Amino acid sequence: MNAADQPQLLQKQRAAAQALRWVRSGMRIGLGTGSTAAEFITLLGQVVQAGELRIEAVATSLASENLARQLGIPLLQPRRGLRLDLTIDGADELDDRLQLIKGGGGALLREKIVATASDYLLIIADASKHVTQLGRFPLPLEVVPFALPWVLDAVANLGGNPELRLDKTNPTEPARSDQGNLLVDCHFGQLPNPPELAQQLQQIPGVVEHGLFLNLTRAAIVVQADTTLVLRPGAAPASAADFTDLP
Ligand SMILES: O=C[C@H](O)[C@H](O)[C@H](O)COP(=O)(O)O
Repeated sequence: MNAADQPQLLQKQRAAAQALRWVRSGMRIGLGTGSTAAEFITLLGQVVQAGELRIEAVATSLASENLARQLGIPLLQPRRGLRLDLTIDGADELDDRLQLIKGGGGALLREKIVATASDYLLIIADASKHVTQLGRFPLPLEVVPFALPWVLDAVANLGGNPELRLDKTNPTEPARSDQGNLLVDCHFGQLPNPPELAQQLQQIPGVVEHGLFLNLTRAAIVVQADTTLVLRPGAAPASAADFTDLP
């Protein structure tokens, strides 16, 4: 890790530690994906192993599932009637209204499924993720392979400058989601109207899911250099120190 990444890693760890304070025994927990969520899963695994918390969890990716399994976190599979009490996940960007861009790690579909099956979505993030307006981070789409050329045309018509994501370890091949689908990163620039864009993207056949998470997040923990803030839609930012339970 390069030295410049270290404060960011510490912020992720602080956000994860704060989120863990709000987990109670008996909860069913959704486990997010990505480096921030991995910090949370690691801490959760430690307290589960120590017998301090008794929880069950659903993972939003094979990577998070593997990590949770290694740490001895009891895992559930989706089933009829199953609701989760709390999902804790990272984000690529969040604004003050808790609109999110997610999917930088390719897990947007399962993340949205699990968030929707949860009573409470809590986002944990370092300061770099908090923006005034979404759009600096390219918006990911999960796309059925057969539909790719036409999805690229449709996104280009919307002004999204689409780019097929390539596999990090083998860049001659496209990246694949856990479902075997393709990932397309869309460069729209600033997004003044995320709900309208979400609607337009949903209408493109072959787009399985887009990375805009709107009206799903109940709270976010955003860690800055010396303060940990809790953001909630329609409420003033508050210090995390003011809360002993889910806000
Ligand atoms: O697909 C990945 C997820 O949406 C992640 O939660 C998101 O990319 C943030 O990841 P990280 O915590 O590594 O920045």
